[in-house]
Amino acid sequence: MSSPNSPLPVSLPTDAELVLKVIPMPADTNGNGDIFGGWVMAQVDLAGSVLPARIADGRLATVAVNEFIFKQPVRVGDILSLYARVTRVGRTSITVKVEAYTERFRTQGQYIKVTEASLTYVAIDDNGQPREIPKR
Ligand SMILES: CC(=O)SCCNC(=O)CCNC(=O)[C@H](O)C(C)(C)COP(=O)(O)OP(=O)(O)OC[C@H]1O[C@@H](n2cnc3c(N)ncnc32)[C@H](O)[C@@H]1OP(=O)(O)O
Repeated sequence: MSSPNSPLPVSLPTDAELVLKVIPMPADTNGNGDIFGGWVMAQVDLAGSVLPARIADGRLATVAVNEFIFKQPVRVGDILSLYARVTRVGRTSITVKVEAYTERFRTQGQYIKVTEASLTYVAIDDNGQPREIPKR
């Protein structure tokens, strides 16, 4: 049920790919009873790696979280949908924008944007050193 202070539902992005859906559990909460920011960051890091893994064709490491915005809290029982879009492919690195939308437990089908982030991943070789992104 939405309250007068609830953010308005938004449309899902059409220029990004759904790369992960996940439901937080009570063990993922902080002292406020909302979902712990570190848990959200871990999901965003995983979601952000999906498209670079496809392009890099091998091991990756997260080198930078360029931006991370927590717009709204995530709650136990929400369904979190993470969308990703590649914004830059460099010589050895790939930068991705990730947006997370939640469906509240009692208002499924209505999406609220909770988080957006930009992360950079580096393709690495067996020794953990940067390697060139394969040409397509
Ligand atoms: C599996 C995981 O994700 S583990 C999560 C935690 N991540 C890690 O443990 C990774 C630890 N870091 C590392 O091992 C190293 O920093 C590496 C291998 C990722 C990169 O090695 P470096 O010697 O720093 O690489 P280098 O300086 O050559 O930069 C490599 C690329 O990263 C980019 N890069 C480096 N630092 C940054 C930064 N702060 N922000 C954005 N891009 C960056 C560079 O621009 C370059 O991209 P390009 O080749 O496309 O132009």
